[in-house]
Amino acid sequence: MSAKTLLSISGLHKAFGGLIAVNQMRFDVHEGEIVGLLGPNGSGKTTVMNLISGALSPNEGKVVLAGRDITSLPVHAISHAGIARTFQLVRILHDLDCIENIEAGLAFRPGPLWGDAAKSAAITLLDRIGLADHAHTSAGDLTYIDQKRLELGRALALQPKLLLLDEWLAGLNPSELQEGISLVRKLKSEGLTIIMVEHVMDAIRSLCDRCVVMNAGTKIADGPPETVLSDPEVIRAYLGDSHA
Ligand SMILES: Nc1ncnc2c1ncn2[C@@H]1O[C@H](COP(=O)(O)OP(=O)(O)OP(=O)(O)O)[C@@H](O)[C@H]1O
Repeated sequence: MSAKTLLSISGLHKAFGGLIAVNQMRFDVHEGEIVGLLGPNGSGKTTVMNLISGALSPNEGKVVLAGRDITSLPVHAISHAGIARTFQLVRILHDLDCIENIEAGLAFRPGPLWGDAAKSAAITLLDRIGLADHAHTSAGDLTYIDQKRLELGRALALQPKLLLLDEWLAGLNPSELQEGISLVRKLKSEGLTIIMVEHVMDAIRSLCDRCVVMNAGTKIADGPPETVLSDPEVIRAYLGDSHA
């Protein structure tokens, strides 16, 4: 692959007491790629996302973004370095409207925006994520998919190089799922690099350039979705021995 490496993780190890949640994980993400991080429940995916975003520090190993070692930097420094994320449980400011939610994000990016500049950037961003008609709607009054869009907008307000989506498509009905997939595809077409933890196989197949699969903290596969999803070791990890 000729694209430049944006993120490189190597030898990443995280234990919680006696439980090894992430065991010598390593993978690269190239600029402009969507990489799916897959694996059965409890395999360590969210812990990897937390180690990349700085919510947790590894016991060993390195996280390198665009050639810079960002391992164990505090969350705000990693965010300034160019990584933003969404969470399994949507995090938005329910009592504020959509513009205010985005403005709160814009205040935390490198080169923060305030006042009229923030308002105008917020309106542009709401349009980009399909919320132009809800600028003055309270976040708490939005439908579930629109709350997800707004959380994504708050992450994009930080102008990330790398976006981490943690089950961003979970819980959507079939038509919302297609809308969500289209939005992620649009972000990729704009040049954003994305790691997505996802269980929705249609989304993985249609969006991911590559999938990294974990089982019990360890990487068991890394390759194009069609190859990885038919790998007997991956099928065994998800479904048990009888299906492999
Ligand atoms: N803060 C923590 N303290 C103790 N154990 C933890 C902590 N966070 C995660 N774990 C454990 O580490 C293992 C990996 O958890 P993790 O949430 O990373 O898995 P996951 O693949 O994201 O799972 P899911 O698909 O269910 O979200 C699990 O056994 C989990 O119980």
